[in-house]
Amino acid sequence: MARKQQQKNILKYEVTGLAMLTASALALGRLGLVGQIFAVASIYLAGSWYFLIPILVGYAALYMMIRRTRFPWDSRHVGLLIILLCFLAFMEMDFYGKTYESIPLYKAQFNALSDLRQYIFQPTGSAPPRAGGGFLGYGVFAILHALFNTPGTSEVGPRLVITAGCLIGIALALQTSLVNLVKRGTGWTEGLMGSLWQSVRSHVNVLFRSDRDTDDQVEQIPPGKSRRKKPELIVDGEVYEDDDAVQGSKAVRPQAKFEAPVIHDFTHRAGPLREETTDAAGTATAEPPLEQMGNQLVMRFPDAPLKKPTTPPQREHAPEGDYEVGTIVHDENFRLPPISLFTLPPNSGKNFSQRGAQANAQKLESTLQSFGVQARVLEISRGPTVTRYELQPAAGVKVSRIVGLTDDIALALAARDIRMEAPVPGKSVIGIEVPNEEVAIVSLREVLASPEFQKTNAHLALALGRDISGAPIVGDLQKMPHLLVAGATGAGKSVCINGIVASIMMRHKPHEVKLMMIDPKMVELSVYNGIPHLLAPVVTDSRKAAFALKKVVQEMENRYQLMAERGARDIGRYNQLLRDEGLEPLPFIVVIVDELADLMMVAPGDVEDAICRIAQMARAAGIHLIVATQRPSVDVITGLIKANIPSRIAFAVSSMHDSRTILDGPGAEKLLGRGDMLYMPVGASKAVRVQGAFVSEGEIERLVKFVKEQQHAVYTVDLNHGGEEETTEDSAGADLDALFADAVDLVVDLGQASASMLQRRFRIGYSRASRIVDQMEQSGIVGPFEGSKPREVMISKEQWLQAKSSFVRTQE
Ligand SMILES: Nc1ncnc2c1ncn2[C@@H]1O[C@H](COP(=O)(O)OP(=O)(O)OP(=O)(O)O)[C@@H](O)[C@H]1O
Repeated sequence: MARKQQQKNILKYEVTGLAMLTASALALGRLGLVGQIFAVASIYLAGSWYFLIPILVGYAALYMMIRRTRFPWDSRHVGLLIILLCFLAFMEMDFYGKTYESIPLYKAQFNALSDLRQYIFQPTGSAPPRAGGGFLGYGVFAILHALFNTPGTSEVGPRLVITAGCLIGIALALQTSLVNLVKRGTGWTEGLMGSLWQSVRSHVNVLFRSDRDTDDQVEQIPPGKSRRKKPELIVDGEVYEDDDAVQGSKAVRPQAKFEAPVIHDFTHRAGPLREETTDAAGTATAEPPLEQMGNQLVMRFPDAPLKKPTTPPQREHAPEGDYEVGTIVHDENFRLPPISLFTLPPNSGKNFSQRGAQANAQKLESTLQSFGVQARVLEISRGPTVTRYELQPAAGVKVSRIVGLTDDIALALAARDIRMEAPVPGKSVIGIEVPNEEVAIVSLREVLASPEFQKTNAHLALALGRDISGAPIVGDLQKMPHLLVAGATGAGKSVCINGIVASIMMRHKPHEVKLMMIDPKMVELSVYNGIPHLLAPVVTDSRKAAFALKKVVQEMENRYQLMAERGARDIGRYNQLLRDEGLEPLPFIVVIVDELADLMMVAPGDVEDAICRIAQMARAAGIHLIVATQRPSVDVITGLIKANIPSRIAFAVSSMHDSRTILDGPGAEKLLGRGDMLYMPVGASKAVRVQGAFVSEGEIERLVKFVKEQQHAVYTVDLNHGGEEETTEDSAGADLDALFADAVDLVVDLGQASASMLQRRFRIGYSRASRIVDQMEQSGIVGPFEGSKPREVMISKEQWLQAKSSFVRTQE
């Protein structure tokens, strides 16, 4: 049916077209009576320019026959019509000024056209009479004359309007900007003629393009542009014609078919964040003093007043060694730090040459071509550190051939080190990452301020940096649930860890997230000593570190027991139950180890054991591990540790072997250092290249000062006695809890012990209750942790009554 209809249409257009063509020919040749009638009609319509009418009718007829469609009144054709009308009006005005003096206009026009008709049909040999623009020209002119003329001004008003109309007609017909038209040529004439020629060509193109093309496609080809375009720069959807793009690539043997790739620039995405800042001098080094920082972007509870410390003062920067142990303080008025503590983003990354990128793309294609590999660069993405050229191999080209040419490509581009990603996840292209001449700093502040971080649902959101497209990368430690950070010295690990800690401190009050920091290098994490988030002072003694990890394991086991008692499967559910009962929920615990290698040297077995136990079980208990090392060798990152820490961040390393140890694949040896990283969260099939967020020591110090001024650290994990040797078992005499004796009375009566039971009975916090249970275990009163079962009571009531006095005396 449809086919039949189509046939009918084709026939209709051809018959109509042929009829119109014949009429045009008859009119032009003034052949016979019919031809003469058409010619006379044309004369009355267009005056001296009567021949234009059959020409235009002929054009329309050809259009219909060839395109097999109705003649469309699109903007180009409307433009042509406007030009025709303006032209005829102008001719009419010219004629009118000289000929019609006192007789009515239409009569003069009629007489003139009659003269013309006579001359054409019976040529007398004299010069043709002037007949103006016919009734079309006369109609337009009469309207303009009535509307825009002031007597005695020689039709200045109508002339102005006709000129404007002509320009509009030209712009529409050529589908181009008049300003560009003038700019493109060296002068008006050249520009105009060039465009006219292109326009004619494109009209011819439109007429004779393949029949299979639809009418819509015809509309999409702008006149003035041939199908093979000259290179354009397309930056995130905006098209710039760039003549220099061609010049810039002159050094390269031009390829016959170079088509300009689309360029994406990360600053387009990062731009608004940078502009939001007003301080032009806001560089990583010039940090504004705290008081001067206006424009605060407080993340939560913005109006809460800043309170003086409420908890008993502790030794600030408490060094390792003895310290008092308390319970977790919940300070309702604690205010989260404002983002203005962080330095404004530096104005880097502006120095990008799109021409250079274009030229590189062309070099890439021609280099591959010289090795007999056909491939095209489709897109270019400029990231903060590297620019990725997305290469599409021609059919039949093996990916391995291109990967094998890595060094040759690096040589051709004079690049330090290039990394290939074959394929780019989610695309059928090979990514070739070439270092930028200038590395743009991604500031922690811009990532913290990004909607991705501010609006994330992640429980423990980490601001990590920006990827190649400029998108902020925000991780969720709860999902990770543990993170391994590795890279050679100076590659950016410490900056990354500082960013992670800062991310946590920006979103969580001290009673919500607790930190345990282990820093045997004694340099990086000491700055955090004294912050209220800490469970214990930063551990710098390697021997104590294993003990600290054991304490975390103990805590984890306690939590499992607590959860089991209430039938909760994880900390989320358990905390909900606690909240329902009006009790304080358990905080998340994040354990940060900065330099695993140092710990593994001292007590490899214990440390590996503890890390693996935490890694395997701690997720449900709300305990997360972040382990960093600069020695990614198999004796440090053992198979067991690796298997249990699924999320990884790799900074630059010196060998592919190291890269494999961290990421199970190559790539990190190609990184450039200074925060350039490969981020592989759990479940990701491939690592993402990210420029890590930069945070300076000064910023961290301001953050630490801000939280310390509000609340002092109250350490809840006792590392005072342990580490050097194994835990001293006779610590019963140490500072037993004031409730110790009462608690033992209770557990002996009940025949079983658990922290949650003590918590409920004595209405004390969880950590105090579990500390009492620990003390009972150390005193031999209760048995060890047994998973979900309550602990067994090891002594009888009589034994306890006998011993009780000595415990109470010790206490006094
Ligand atoms: N994200 C980043 N952006 C810009 N520069 C960075 C970034 N991270 C690190 N750097 C630069 O690299 C230097 C070294 O970084 P960092 O101290 O974090 O290295 P590291 O891997 O911790 O080294 P080490 O193992 O010796 O402690 C920094 O002083 C800084 O100048």
